[in-house]
Amino acid sequence: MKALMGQEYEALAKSYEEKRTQGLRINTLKIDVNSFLRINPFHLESVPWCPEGFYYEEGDRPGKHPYHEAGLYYIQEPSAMAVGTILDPKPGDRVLDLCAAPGGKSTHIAAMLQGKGLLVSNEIHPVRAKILSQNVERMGIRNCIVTNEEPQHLAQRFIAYFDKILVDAPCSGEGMFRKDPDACQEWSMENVAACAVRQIEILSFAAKMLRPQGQLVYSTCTFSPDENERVIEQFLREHKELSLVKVKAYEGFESGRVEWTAEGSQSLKKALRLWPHRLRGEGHFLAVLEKHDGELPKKNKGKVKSLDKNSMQDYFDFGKNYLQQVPEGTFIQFGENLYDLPELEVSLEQLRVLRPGWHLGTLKKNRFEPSHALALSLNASEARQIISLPAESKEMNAYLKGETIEANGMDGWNLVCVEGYSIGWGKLVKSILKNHYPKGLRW
Ligand SMILES: C[S@@+](CC[C@H](N)C(=O)[O-])C[C@H]1O[C@@H](n2cnc3c(N)ncnc32)[C@H](O)[C@@H]1O
Repeated sequence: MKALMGQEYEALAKSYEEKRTQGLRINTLKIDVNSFLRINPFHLESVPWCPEGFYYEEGDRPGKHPYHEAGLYYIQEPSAMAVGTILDPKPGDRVLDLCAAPGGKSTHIAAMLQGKGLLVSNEIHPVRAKILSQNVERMGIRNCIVTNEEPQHLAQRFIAYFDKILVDAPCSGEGMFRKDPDACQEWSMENVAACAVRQIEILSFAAKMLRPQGQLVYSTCTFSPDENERVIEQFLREHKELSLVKVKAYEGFESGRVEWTAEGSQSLKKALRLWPHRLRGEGHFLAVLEKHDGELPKKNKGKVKSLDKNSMQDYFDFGKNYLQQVPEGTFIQFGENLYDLPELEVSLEQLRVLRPGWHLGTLKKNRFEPSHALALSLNASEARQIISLPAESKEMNAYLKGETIEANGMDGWNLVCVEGYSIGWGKLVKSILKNHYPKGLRW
C-alpha cells in the first residue's frame, strides 16, 4: 500500500492507531427511524450515506439490549451500509445476495424491499448460513429464501432471473484489521491472489443469473487493487455483456484508481473506494455493473402447488383466534414446518435450502404452534392478544432468560412485545405466561 499510495500512505497507516467505528442500522421493517429515535437508549450520530444508519459509542452495547432481540436494528459496520444504498433495490424487485452471511447487507436489502418482491440470500458455508438464517428471522423478514449453495448450482437454476445481484465477495479483509486482529495474521500475498481468482469465478456465475438491464454490485472490505479494480477489469474483459455504471458518491468516497489497474481501463473511475482515513468507516470497495445483453429469463417452470387447505386447518384456526388477518399465500410443508413461499416460478428441488420462505410455525398432531419467525414479523396491531413489557423491566429480562412470568391478559397465545415491538410468543394460562422464547436464544 505504501508503494501504491505514496504520501497518502501515512494517513492510512495512522488510521490504524485509532479506534474502529461501530454502527447500527434501524430495521424499517419493524420501526421507522423517528419512532426508534424516540425510544433510543444509545448515543447515536447519523451515517451520512445511509438514512437508517447510525454510529454508536463504545459503551452503548446495543447487542445486549432487548431491542436487538426484537430486531429493531442490525449491528453493521458503517461503510458496509453504503452497499445497500448503492444497490438501491426497489419494492417488487427480485434480488440475489450471493455471499450473504452473516446477513448485514441482506437484512438491509430486505428492509428496502419492504416485504415486496423476493430476496434469495445465499451462503456457501453451512455454519455461517445458519447464522444468516437466524438474522433473517430476527429481523422479521417474510420474503426471503435462505440457501446454502455453491454459486454454480444456483446459476444452473436461476438463469437471467434477478433484477439485482450483490456479490459481497470473500476477500483478504484489510478493512477488518482494526476489528479483528486475526484478519491481520491470516493476510498473505498468496491469499490475496487466491481471493482474486475466486472473486472472478463468483462474478461469472452471478452474471448468468442477472437479467438484461439488471444491475450487479460487487463489493469487498479490502483495499488491494488485485481484489478490486483488477478483478473488475479482468471480469469485464471476459464479459462484454456488462459494463460499469457511474453511481452517486457521498462526501469522502473516492473513485476507483485507474492507475492501479493492469490495463489502464478508464471506466474503473466509476467504481468507489471508501477509506478509513477519509471517512468514518472501516473501508470498502464497490462497483456497479449493468447487463445490456444476454439470455432472457425462462418462463414459468416449476411453479409450486400450495398445500391443501384441509390439511392445515389447525393453522387457520390459530390465525382466526390470534391474528387480525390470517396470512394467505403459497403454503408448503417441510416435515412439520409450515412455510409461506414468496412468488418464485423456479423449483428449489435438490438445492440446499435452509429457509424456503416465511416460516409460520409447526403443524403438530391436532394443533398448530406458531414460530418465532412469525412473532418477529408481526406488528403488535396484527395480533389479537399482546403483552407489552418495558425494555428495562425485570419481567422483560426474565422473559429473555426463558422464565415464566406473571401477566394480565386473555388465556392462549400472546404476542410478547418490548415497548410495543414483537419479540416472541408466550402462552397465558390464568395470568401465568408460559415462555416460548426459543431455547437457543435465551439470555
Ligand atoms: C464478506 S463476507 C459476506 C458478508 C455479508 N455480505 C454481510 O454483509 O453480512 C463473504 C462471504 O462469502 C462466503 N464465501 C466464501 N467462499 C465463497 C464462494 N466460493 N462462493 C460464495 N461465497 C463464498 C464466505 O463464507 C462469507 O460468508
